[in-house]
This record gives sequence, C-alpha cells and structure tokens, in this order.
Amino acid sequence: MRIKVLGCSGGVGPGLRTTSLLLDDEILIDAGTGVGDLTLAQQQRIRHVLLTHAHLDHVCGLAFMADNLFDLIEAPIGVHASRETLQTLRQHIFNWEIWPDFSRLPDEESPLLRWHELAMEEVIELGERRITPFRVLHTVPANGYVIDGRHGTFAFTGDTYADDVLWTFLNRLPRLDKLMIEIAFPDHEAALGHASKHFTPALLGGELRKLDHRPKLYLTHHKPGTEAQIERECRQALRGYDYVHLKRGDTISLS
Ligand SMILES: Nc1ncnc2c1ncn2[C@@H]1O[C@@H]2COP(=O)(O)O[C@H]2[C@H]1O
Repeated sequence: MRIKVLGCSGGVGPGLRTTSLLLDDEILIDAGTGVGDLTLAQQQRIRHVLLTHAHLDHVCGLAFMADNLFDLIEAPIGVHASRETLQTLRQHIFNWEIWPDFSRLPDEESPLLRWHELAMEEVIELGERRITPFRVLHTVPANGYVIDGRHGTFAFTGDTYADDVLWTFLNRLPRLDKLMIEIAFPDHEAALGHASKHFTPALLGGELRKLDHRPKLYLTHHKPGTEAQIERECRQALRGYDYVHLKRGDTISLS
C-alpha cells in the first residue's frame, strides 16, 4: 500500500494544495484542492472517497471530480464519512444550489456518487485494506483514519486539537508506526489554534507525551506563510521525535 500526498497544506497558493491523499490509485482520503492535479484518467480510477470532515478545504475536489466524470464513470464512487459529515455535504453543497446532487445524477439507479455512513471505530474493508475511522476534536464533527498495512499501521488524524479521546484511542492500537497529524499555526497563534481547533508546535509536543507508541510523525496542514516558523518551533517542541514536514508529492509506504 502506498499513499501519495496530493495536497497537505492548510491553504492555497503557488505549489500549495489542500488535503487529499491518494491510496493505491483508487482511494482518496479527503478531497481538497490536491484532487485538481489528477488527470482525468487518474480521476476515473478512484473508487472510494473517505472524508474526515465537511470543511471546504477537504471536500471541494469531490464536487469538481463528480462533474468531470459525468459521462465517464462505470460504477458509482463510494463516499464514506460520518453521518454528520454526509448530512452537511448533502444539505449545504450537493443541494442543487451550491452544486448539483451527483448522488442522483446521471440517474438515480447508477449515480456518480453513493453515500456510505461510517460508524466510528468500526473497520471497513475496501479490497484488502482495513480502514478504521476514529473521532477527533475539531470545530465541526470530524474523524481520522487508521490504515493497517501488511507491515505496519498508519493513522491520519485529519484536522484535530488537543483531546484525551484521541490519545486513548491511539494507545489502544496494538501498534502505530506512522502518524500523520496536523500543526496549522505557529505558537504565537495559539489563541487562533484554540478557536479553530488546530495544533501549534508546543501544544502538540506536550500532547504527544500522552501517546504510548513512538510512531514516525508526518506533520501537515501548516497555514500558508507559517511553514518556516512552524519548522523552527518544531525543532524545539518535537526534539527527539522522528518527524518530517509533509509536502505535496511525497509518498508514504505502508508495506
Ligand atoms: N474563530 C474561528 N473558528 C474557526 N476557524 C477560524 C476562526 N477564525 C479563523 N478561522 C480560520 O478558518 C479556517 C477554516 O478552515 P481550517 O479549520 O483549516 O482553519 C480555520 C482558520 O484558519
């Protein structure tokens, strides 16, 4: 299994794309602006989209991808998300006003998108892949995903904030080899981080002491313009941890 980072920025700008991860060419985890770099042929290969939450920077690519594939798709794309996230998407985006309801187009029997509600901490199997959604704390209902590879376990938190529920869940995993987790703001913006429920380096460094595993860390979702400052602060806050600041185009191997 291989994850390609199509986008992992907290915003847009030259070379920056918002969150979208491509798992083995046929599964998207989140559908931010990174989806826009896939060719039409690559978009046609997507069979499932797993969403962490309904914020625009994580879902906008789904709207455009559905429209792109209107005449090209052979089977519906499964869109997997929590009940709350699906409800928000259907009510506020795919509502015929902001965007057509592609779960009814081209026709009701064989639509472009098919909604699948996820239950937290219940495994779903997509091919040989075992994927488990888990609840995280954000300003809107949000979840992360654990993906079990043949030789290791990867977890992606999505957008999240300090919360013991997260560490308790991760500590219950038999192993955790790779953890993709966000830091959106530098330390001097901790108040904005608190309001918008995003980590800063010092806060994450403190919270990680609650994690019993010692995974490699993949840091993501830095807001545009804050990257260098966050990197400087992480040298102190995450000293002793094995970590990288993820960039668009990076790959994470799960086998
Ligand atoms: N009070 C606020 N609550 C939530 N988001 C905010 C607030 N103020 C500013 N924001 C920004 O709005 C953004 C929405 O997407 P994000 O959660 O990635 O990051 C959020 C912040 O950058």
